Amino acid sequence: MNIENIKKSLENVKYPGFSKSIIDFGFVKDIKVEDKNCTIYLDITSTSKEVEDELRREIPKVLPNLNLILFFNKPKEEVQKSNSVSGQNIAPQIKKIVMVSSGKGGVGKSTTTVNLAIATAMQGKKVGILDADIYGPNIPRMMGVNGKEVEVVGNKAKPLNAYGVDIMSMGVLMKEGEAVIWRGAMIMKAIQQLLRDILWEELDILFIDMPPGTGDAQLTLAQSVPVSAGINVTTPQHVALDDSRRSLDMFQKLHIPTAGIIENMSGFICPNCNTESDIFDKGTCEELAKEYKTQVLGSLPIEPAIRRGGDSGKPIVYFEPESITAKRYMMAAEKLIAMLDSQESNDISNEAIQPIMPAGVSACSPEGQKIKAEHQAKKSGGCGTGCGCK
Ligand SMILES: Nc1ncnc2c1ncn2[C@@H]1O[C@H](COP(=O)(O)OP(=O)(O)OP(=O)(O)O)[C@@H](O)[C@H]1O
Repeated sequence: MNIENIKKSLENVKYPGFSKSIIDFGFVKDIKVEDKNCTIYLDITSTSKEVEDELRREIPKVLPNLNLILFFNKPKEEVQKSNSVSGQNIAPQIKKIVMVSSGKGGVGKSTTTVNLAIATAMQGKKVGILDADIYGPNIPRMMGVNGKEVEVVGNKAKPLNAYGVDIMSMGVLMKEGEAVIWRGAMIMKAIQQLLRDILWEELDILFIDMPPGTGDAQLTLAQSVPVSAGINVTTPQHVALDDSRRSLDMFQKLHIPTAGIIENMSGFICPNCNTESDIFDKGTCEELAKEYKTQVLGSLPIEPAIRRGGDSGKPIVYFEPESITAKRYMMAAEKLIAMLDSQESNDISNEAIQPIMPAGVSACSPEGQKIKAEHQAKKSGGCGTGCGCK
């Protein structure tokens, strides 16, 4: 069969979902024939696997007597992004923002943030922690910087630093024990100030320790900061997993790529014999991870040394690096770094997912929606007035 005959046969293959053929669309870029061997190069416009699969089924039907090799050139699949829209870049020096979240309080979210951030810094990354848990900002205590004076340069504050990690928290800026009863918009404003008015250096990763839950404040906050990855912290009991689902659903709704789940308090390591016993049904997070097409970043046992490390400001990952627990945090950090690095090859930088909302404006509010629409119009070359010129 010569190339012309092959092309004629391919005219009978419709591009999936259309009435025109792959030849009419100009998707067949090259054909090479040698005896019964034929290689066809196709450039298609869809990233969908189903489209490629259907063409792989249909093309051999019209060329039954040839040994076919099909090469598909497809556009890169679009990677999920936080639904913050590109625009005003309030913290361009921060490459990746990682949100640490939990469905409910007390599951070890702050403990995880601290140890994971230090583990990431120990693997050579420039790391910061922003303590956005306005209701219980305990990162300063856990990092051993409680009560330390913040240095102010001009009208901006310098982050504190401990164990190779930059730290800023409402806990540092508020008086100790000051109760905060804030609503979403105020939290959002505070977060934006903590990003804008703090002299963050160039960071590879900024971990944000979120308030627990998925209430209004949580959603507003999640929509207002650019997020490259979300980590869900949970304990393995089924009751806790129900809350966890809400948190993972929130990531999905907001198009935050889920880096994985940390199963905290998953078993008990006996300080005397070093054996691990199951208390809260450890391992249930694997099922949850499968359900949400993500991974378990690590399973951390209940260990007195973890709590002591938190209370004394001497995190276990730094002070007992040879312990089983420290090694699990290091492994979790490795998995997170690998996930973030894989995004790099897809060109998803913080710059591409910066928020555009001015402080105090919710991305979901009518005003927020208007700002988003204008911004998108400007990006695509329109005048931004909504007149429909683009
Ligand atoms: N794996 C663990 N083993 C032992 N104690 C732990 C472990 N994880 C956390 N803790 C302890 O449990 C308590 C609650 O942890 P943490 O403050 O990290 O939880 P949280 O989810 O951030 O809570 P909040 O909702 O108040 O912000 C702390 O005293 C901490 O030291």
